[in-house]
Amino acid sequence: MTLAPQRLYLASRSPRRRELLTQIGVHFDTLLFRAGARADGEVDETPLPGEDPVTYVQRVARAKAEHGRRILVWRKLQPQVVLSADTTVEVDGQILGKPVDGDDAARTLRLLSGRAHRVLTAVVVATPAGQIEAALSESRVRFRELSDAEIRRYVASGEPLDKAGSYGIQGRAALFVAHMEGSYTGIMGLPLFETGALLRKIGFDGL
Ligand SMILES: Cc1cn([C@H]2C[C@H](O)[C@@H](COP(=O)(O)OP(=O)(O)OP(=O)(O)O)O2)c(=O)[nH]c1=O
Repeated sequence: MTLAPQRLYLASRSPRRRELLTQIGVHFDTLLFRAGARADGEVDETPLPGEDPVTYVQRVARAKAEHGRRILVWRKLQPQVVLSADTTVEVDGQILGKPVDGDDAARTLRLLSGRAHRVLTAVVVATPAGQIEAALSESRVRFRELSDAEIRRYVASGEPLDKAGSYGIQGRAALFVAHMEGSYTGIMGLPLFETGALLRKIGFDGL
């Protein structure tokens, strides 16, 4: 008799995270948070005053996993491993999350133009027994100089709007990235190497 591979719950509404998890052959169901506010114990993604970016990204990723576990209980779903992540961009100690609108995206892109920034992604796995493990992926990305016209066109494409730092390396912003070091999948929102290591650590047998 062959046993079905173990599944997990991905606590995320990010299409990139779904794609990336599919890439490594993990079987999962998506725990869809409501768009916009995460009602019912929502995860507040506002940085705390003076919070440094590493602490921030780890706190939010963990809060998403904990929220995911609560959803399992509320919906009376079968206990399973919950996986969550959070991505943020940092420049000069400033946390750059998703833009609030097109003007905000254009401002962020002007700030990133012609220089390097950091992309941090924290991943968290939580087991039904309450074990919680976390990993951090840190990458450095350097943009070439961007012209105002280019920034305008990019913002008009709509691509920046749901992305930390107002860009997607996997999309048109590939044209901006002069250099990167770290984890390409981490920049996209789910560092696969670190995710695999976490899943092995908790004994997940669906890899
Ligand atoms: C820098 C960068 C970010 N991003 C995305 C990844 C994340 O989806 C998003 C950062 O927002 P997050 O708050 O990390 O995630 P999310 O709100 O999209 O999804 P979740 O439901 O899991 O909270 O930015 C890219 O897709 N490409 C990039 O190059």
